[in-house]
Amino acid sequence: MRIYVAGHRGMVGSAILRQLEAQGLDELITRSSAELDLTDQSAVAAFMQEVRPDAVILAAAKVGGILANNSYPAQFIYENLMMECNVIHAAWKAGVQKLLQLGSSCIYPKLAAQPMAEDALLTGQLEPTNEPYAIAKIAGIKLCESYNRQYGTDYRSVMPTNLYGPGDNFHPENSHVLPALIRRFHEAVRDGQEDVVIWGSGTPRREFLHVDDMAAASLFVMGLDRVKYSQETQPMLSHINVGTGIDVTIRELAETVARVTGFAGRLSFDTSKPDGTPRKLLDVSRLKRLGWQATIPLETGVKETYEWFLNQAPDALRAK
Ligand SMILES: NC(=O)C1=CN([C@@H]2O[C@H](COP(=O)(O)OP(=O)(O)OC[C@H]3O[C@@H](n4cnc5c(N)ncnc54)[C@H](OP(=O)(O)O)[C@@H]3O)[C@@H](O)[C@H]2O)C=CC1
Ligand SMILES: C[C@H]1O[C@H](OP(=O)(O)OP(=O)(O)OC[C@H]2O[C@@H](n3cnc4c(=O)[nH]c(N)nc43)[C@H](O)[C@@H]2O)[C@@H](O)[C@@H](O)C1=O
Repeated sequence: MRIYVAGHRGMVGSAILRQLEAQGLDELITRSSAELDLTDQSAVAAFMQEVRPDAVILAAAKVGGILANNSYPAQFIYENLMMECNVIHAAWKAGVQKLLQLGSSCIYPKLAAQPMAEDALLTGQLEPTNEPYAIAKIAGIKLCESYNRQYGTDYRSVMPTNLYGPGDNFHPENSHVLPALIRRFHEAVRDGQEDVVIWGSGTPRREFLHVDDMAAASLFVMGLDRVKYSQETQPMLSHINVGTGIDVTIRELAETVARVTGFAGRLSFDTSKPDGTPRKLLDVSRLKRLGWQATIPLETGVKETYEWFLNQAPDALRAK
């Protein structure tokens, strides 16, 4: 099968590429954003007509943590909407039958009952700090559902919880919490600092899934051939949560990262920074019933990611 992996240089895209390459069953097609800007409708249309892949995995997006989302709302909604519309429409025009796109757990209401099941979608107000991004991700789900209903395609959406692992974004301001803390604690140990500042109150709870588990779940959902799309299965397969089903407080996460990096100083909490959603634990029972569950425990994953950071991350990343 000829599979186009959009976003193959990203944390998730590169993990999916690694697993597909290890299987050795498919011809893999990739383009960097410099080679193909997915917000450019005509460029995407021309590419898809020329390449005509058998399947598409859309792991490209404008991605960032709570501060990035809160600082660049126009880019988060525009770029993600454009990438989804361009790739999904051009895939359909080129006769692509199978597509998988990645949404996010932030699509669910800020105060949804926990754990959040797939049918909690559109039942309440979204978290303001990432509402533009969430709206774009909800639009992605509805795009796939609508093309399936009108054109008979088999376009699926997976909703990842917070992800981490090799290839993550460790930017001090724009990254997600786990890579941000790995870098900050690493630098504190390197520079002999006594204190590390954690954003917010430390009380929000988050669920963290290793990117290799996410890649495996993505290929599992993509390969669910035995569950064909139909009016009956559509609601079940509209979007599927992917997570561990276990969450921790941000304070507990910081204590884990301190242990892994060897930091023995003090944690302080900067409550001028936003907490965001108080909790967003996913109900992962639907995917479990379909036959998949996560395998990498958090502390093991954090240790492995820190090793990657120490050995693989570009030197500039570890520069002062
Ligand atoms: N990280 C997380 O915690 C979570 C991520 N997700 C979702 O998972 C998916 C992957 O996220 P993640 O791997 O973390 O993201 P990354 O930021 O690591 O990778 C995103 C990729 O998208 C590509 N991209 C961005 N803009 C464009 C563009 N205009 N044209 C072409 N390519 C573009 C980039 O390509 P290039 O490198 O070539 O510039 C980049 O490699 C996204 O859909 C994200 O919303 C969902 C929940 C949590
Ligand atoms: C995946 C998910 O990711 C985002 O939502 P988020 O989970 O709120 O994002 P986050 O990982 O940035 O923060 C989680 C919690 O952690 C606290 N926190 C402490 N210290 C740091 C810190 O140093 N950096 C960051 N980023 N957060 C910190 C922070 O205050 C918050 O309480 C959106 O992209 C959303 O759209 C989405 O999809």
